[in-house]
Amino acid sequence: MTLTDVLPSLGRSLHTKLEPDVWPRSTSAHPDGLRIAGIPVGELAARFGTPAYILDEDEVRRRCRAYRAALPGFEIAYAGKSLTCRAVLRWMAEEGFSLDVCSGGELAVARAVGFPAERIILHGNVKTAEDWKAALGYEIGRVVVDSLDEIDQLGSLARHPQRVLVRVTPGVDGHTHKAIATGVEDQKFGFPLRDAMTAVDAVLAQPGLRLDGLHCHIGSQVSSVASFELAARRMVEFAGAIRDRHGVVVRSLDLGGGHAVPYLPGQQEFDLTGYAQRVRVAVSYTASQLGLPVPQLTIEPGRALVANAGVTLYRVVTVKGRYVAVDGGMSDNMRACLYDAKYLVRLAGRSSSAPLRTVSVVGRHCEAGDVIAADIELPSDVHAGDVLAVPVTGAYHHSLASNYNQICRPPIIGVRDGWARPLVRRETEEDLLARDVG
Ligand SMILES: Cc1ncc(COP(=O)(O)O)c(C=O)c1O
Ligand SMILES: N[C@@H](CCCC[NH3+])C(=O)O
Repeated sequence: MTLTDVLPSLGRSLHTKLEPDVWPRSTSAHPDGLRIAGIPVGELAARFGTPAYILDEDEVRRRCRAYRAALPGFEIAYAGKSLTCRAVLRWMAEEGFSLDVCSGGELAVARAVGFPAERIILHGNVKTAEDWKAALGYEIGRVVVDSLDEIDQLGSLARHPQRVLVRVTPGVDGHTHKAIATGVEDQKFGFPLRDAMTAVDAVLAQPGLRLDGLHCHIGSQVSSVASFELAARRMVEFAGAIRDRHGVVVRSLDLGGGHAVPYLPGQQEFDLTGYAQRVRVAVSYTASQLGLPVPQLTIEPGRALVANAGVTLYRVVTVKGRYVAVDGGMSDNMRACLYDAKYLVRLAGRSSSAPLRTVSVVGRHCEAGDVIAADIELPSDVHAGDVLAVPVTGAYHHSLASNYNQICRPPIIGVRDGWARPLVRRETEEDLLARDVG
């Protein structure tokens, strides 16, 4: 057998086989291309246009249920910053989750679907007058306080005793990208342990506030369970110091989110079972050493619930040398630029038996850095009009999207069981012009 006899069959087997771990479970590869939730990707692209964010509802719910099963007794608050739209918040409410919001805007969407107010937690290092108005107007359950100024502001605004958590920076390195590492000291979030008692003193001195607990979030895309464990231990020790100083028992401990997901085949899934066991043991052991009751535990995953349920579809517009240029780019995927994040790209609207070649998939924006994936392999016959798919785009893609170059942001298309429907419609030039009132 010659090499040319082997290559086509090698190519075919590669393109009808799906890379493990990164696609929604409902994705399958066929000679006529990929299907998600039973729907051919080519059909989705033709019906809804490209670029488009596809979101698999069953995959989101499956992940929610996996969290629920792995962490009985934990309160699970979905971090809305990863992806907020009415449908997703409705699913989270139906799954019995709480919700972490960090602006009046995220809260407005929660309110629009009647998300139970007592299950909402407000975050952020800056809470504006509008944010306070929205939060107090909806009577949300808890506020995570992040500065002495805002303890004063909230204390004077709250009409009923407002439950608060004090955000502590536990001095733990989550070993993640610098831009999303929030557990280390000397940064804008939270109170470092050495100052956190001042914040607790300030909260307890405000009659309008009730100290409900402590919060920490060591970073995002963190895979080290040991870092979460260390943070949990330090937080309980700090609860012990509060009891010693004030005689006040901290009832709840919110350990934040940040659980890593695989973006590329072969990357490890987060060890959720190990996390559950080690965090639970660390908290109960440290609490018993200090003679404290075990606090109610809350976690705030965002990415881990939605990232792998999302796939972005693009259409190839031109192929120039080794550059495959598509109809989207950094306006719908900021992560490649911000964190040098790596993505898998796959020919999805058909299969190909052509040999692979090394290309860079680039966007349409006026920046040389607008690269979705550099030096990856695609079939050598990829041409204008082909549909490409990029998995693991459910989190921090729609929420980070921009209108750079006055490009309209893509829709979110929900898929389930052979059905597809827009959850967020495509932005139009009329939408853009409607805001431009000059
Ligand atoms: C306070 C807080 N909670 C939860 C999250 C969610 O993080 P992730 O989406 O990585 O789980 C973030 C973002 O990093 C955050 O800042
Ligand atoms: N935008 C970041 C995560 C931000 C985490 C929010 N605190 C990412 O895509 O990785």
